[in-house]
Amino acid sequence: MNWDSTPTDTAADGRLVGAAADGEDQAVEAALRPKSLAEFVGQERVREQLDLVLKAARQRGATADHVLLSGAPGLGKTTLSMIIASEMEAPIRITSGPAIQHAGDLAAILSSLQEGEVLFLDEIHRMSRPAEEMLYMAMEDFRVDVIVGKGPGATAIPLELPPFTLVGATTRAGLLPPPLRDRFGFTAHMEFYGPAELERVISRSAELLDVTIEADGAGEIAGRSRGTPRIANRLLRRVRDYAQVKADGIVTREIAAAALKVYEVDGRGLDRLDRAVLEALLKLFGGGPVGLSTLAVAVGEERETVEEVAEPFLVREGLLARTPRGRVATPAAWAHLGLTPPQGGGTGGTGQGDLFST
Ligand SMILES: Nc1ncnc2c1ncn2[C@@H]1O[C@H](COP(=O)(O)OP(=O)(O)OP(=O)(O)O)[C@@H](O)[C@H]1O
Repeated sequence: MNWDSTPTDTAADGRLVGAAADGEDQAVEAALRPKSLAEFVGQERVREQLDLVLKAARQRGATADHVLLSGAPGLGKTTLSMIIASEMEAPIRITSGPAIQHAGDLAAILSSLQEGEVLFLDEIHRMSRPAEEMLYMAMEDFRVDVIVGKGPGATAIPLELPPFTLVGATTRAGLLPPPLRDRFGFTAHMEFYGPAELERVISRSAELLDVTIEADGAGEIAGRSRGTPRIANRLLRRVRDYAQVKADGIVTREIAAAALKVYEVDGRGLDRLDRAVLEALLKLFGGGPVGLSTLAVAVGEERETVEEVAEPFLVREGLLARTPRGRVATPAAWAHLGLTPPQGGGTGGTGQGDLFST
């Protein structure tokens, strides 16, 4: 395997329930990654379709079609790209969109690929436009034009490439220009994992990490993992520490719950920041509507932090809604914090949404 850069989607935000990889994740993830499609937990449809694509290519003795994987960070895009390479018994080269700022960067990578090699391009939506255009031709015709010289004297020298499989990964498939999207033979959207699937991810990782875990213990961690294997594995490591220091090392449901209480991750996977946002919305603003700026001031955070770090999960969980008049809590938010909505439905608000809504 050949790493051109570290494949992370966004900078790690330092939260235990953040989906981007942090330093510790990167160190242990290699050991926890499933090595084959059979070992890869969940995503049944994607797995079945990919299995067909790869088997058919193998039977024809051909290089597999280009594959586009979309989905949130930590759902297994990098893992799947490595599985594609190992199922095709091909080497893999890993790079990312932000690492390819010039077409020349891409030309250098492409021209050094071996026949059949898998090129994993993480955050493909963040590649520069000239590199993207070079990629079109490389994907379709296995050829690139290398421009030599500048201005009127510049000439394009065609360079033949060996057939390769591009595996592109993106958190934002909608941001990809259609000509790029259309050049992938197979596109898979990865969904968040259900609790039973996460339980299997956790039990599997526990075995690899030599941690004794009861089924209830894995279930307790799964429910707090926000549908994301990376978070499940991270929570498992923190629970393991607690079980080792405070108990006999065995992860039971009680131990998992006690450990995650210490780390302020609640039964639904909300952390301190998520709960602070919800509490402010409910207790200070009667459930909203309230403008984002006001809400951010109330919790002592930047607007962007509330909007980009806390809100997406609260919205996904159906606890908060973004409306034209401002942020509004749902009945589920009142129930989750054990509070009673004010008479009249709980979203009457303070009227501040009108002043500050965004
Ligand atoms: N289906 C799965 N079964 C078991 N473990 C998984 C699965 N999906 C992901 N994991 C584990 O979760 C961790 C994160 O996965 P991975 O790095 O592949 O995610 P990603 O989608 O590429 O994230 P990013 O977008 O941040 O690069 C890895 O340790 C991997 O082992």
